[in-house]
Amino acid sequence: MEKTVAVLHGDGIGKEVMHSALKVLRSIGRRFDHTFKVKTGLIGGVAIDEVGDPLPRETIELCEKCDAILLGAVGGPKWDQNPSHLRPEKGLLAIRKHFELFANLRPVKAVPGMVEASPLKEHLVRQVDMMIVRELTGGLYFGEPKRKTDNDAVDTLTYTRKEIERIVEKAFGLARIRKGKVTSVDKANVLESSKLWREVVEEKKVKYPDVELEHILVDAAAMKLITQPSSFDVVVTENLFGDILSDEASVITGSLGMLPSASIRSDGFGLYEPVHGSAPDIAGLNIANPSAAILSVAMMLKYSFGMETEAVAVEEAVYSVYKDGYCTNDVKKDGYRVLTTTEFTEKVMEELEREHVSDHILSAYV
Ligand SMILES: NC(=O)c1ccc[n+]([C@@H]2O[C@H](COP(=O)([O-])OP(=O)(O)OC[C@H]3O[C@@H](n4cnc5c(N)ncnc54)[C@H](O)[C@@H]3O)[C@@H](O)[C@H]2O)c1
Ligand SMILES: CC(C)[C@H](C(=O)O)[C@@H](O)C(=O)O
Ligand SMILES: [Mg+2]
Repeated sequence: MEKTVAVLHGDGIGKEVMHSALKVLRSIGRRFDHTFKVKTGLIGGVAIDEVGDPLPRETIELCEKCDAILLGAVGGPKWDQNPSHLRPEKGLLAIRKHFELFANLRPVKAVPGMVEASPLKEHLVRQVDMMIVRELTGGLYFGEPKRKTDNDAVDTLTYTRKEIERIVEKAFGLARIRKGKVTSVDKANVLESSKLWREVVEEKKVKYPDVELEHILVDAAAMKLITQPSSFDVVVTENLFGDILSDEASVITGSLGMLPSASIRSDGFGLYEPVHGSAPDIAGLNIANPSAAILSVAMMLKYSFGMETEAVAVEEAVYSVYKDGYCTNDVKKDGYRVLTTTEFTEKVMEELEREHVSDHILSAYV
């Protein structure tokens, strides 16, 4: 198969982990005989510096011609004092909105052999396998009016019924092919938008009698995510709650560097990026954990290209590196060898090549 991927490195460790992701994509191409063409574009701080726009028109046009988008991360202290329209984050929000990538899937899984990397007790995290389904193109991020003066500031939390319906449908659909449970997170004891959210969830539930549903208020959800993380399957929530809860959930795996994500449109077109940011504190040191970016490639293979076997191969290769006793600095633990970003990536590629060799041996005997 031939696919063209728009690659937007962005800023800070975004660039470093993207190199890892692309190396792994090339390995997959070699092993499974696919051609992945890569077209690079600018986004974020680097785009502001080069062309004065966090999401240049050329980047949108480039992405429109591709089969999927891979993104590193945007942002950094250099641009923190810029006016809102010239912030790197504006580029990220604009690309999500432009392509109507309303469904942000953020899987959180205990990695075999790595449960001790979590600061939480091992018995709490061992069985964790949840999917946070974050609404990505509505809510406080995009609601109007939005303004700031010296004396007041306004952000607006608005949701239409249609916006809630499509994300809730996505969550129920996923629960049906996973463990059959949806947890809807809201603040229906205070927020009008959450009251509508809860009503829509209840209405949609009727179509999914086989799926268990629970509602939980966001403050209690933040607590339960840490005390009973394995009780969750699919967690569906609005934009800002999902942003906060997914960083919290990364603690279960030991690091933000472990969490990939997929942001998907109704027709399957998607943008794939780690949950983490540009990590200015470790940028340029070649110590970032590339797992999130590499696993985002796996999500792209599965969700946009229908390459399920290839996606599993990537996931297994990453897990094998951990199982073999290697890790990066953010998830270091006793008895493990800490690798640089580049070294860790090479190990993942070796795993993919090793499985490649065994495929050939197998086919020679069959
Ligand atoms: N999707 C995105 O592009 C995205 C997401 C979040 C934050 N940001 C931006 O990134 C910048 C920095 O934000 P922040 O510091 O709050 O969040 P961050 O996610 O960049 O970093 C938070 C902490 O996690 C660590 N970390 C993150 N990814 C890691 C990895 N792969 N390996 C090892 N450690 C990792 C960092 O070193 C840091 O200590 C800000 O400008 C923010 O707006 C961008
Ligand atoms: C950088 C920022 C705009 C972004 C968000 O809030 O959505 C990030 O935190 C994320 O989780 O992707
Ligand atoms: Mg975030």
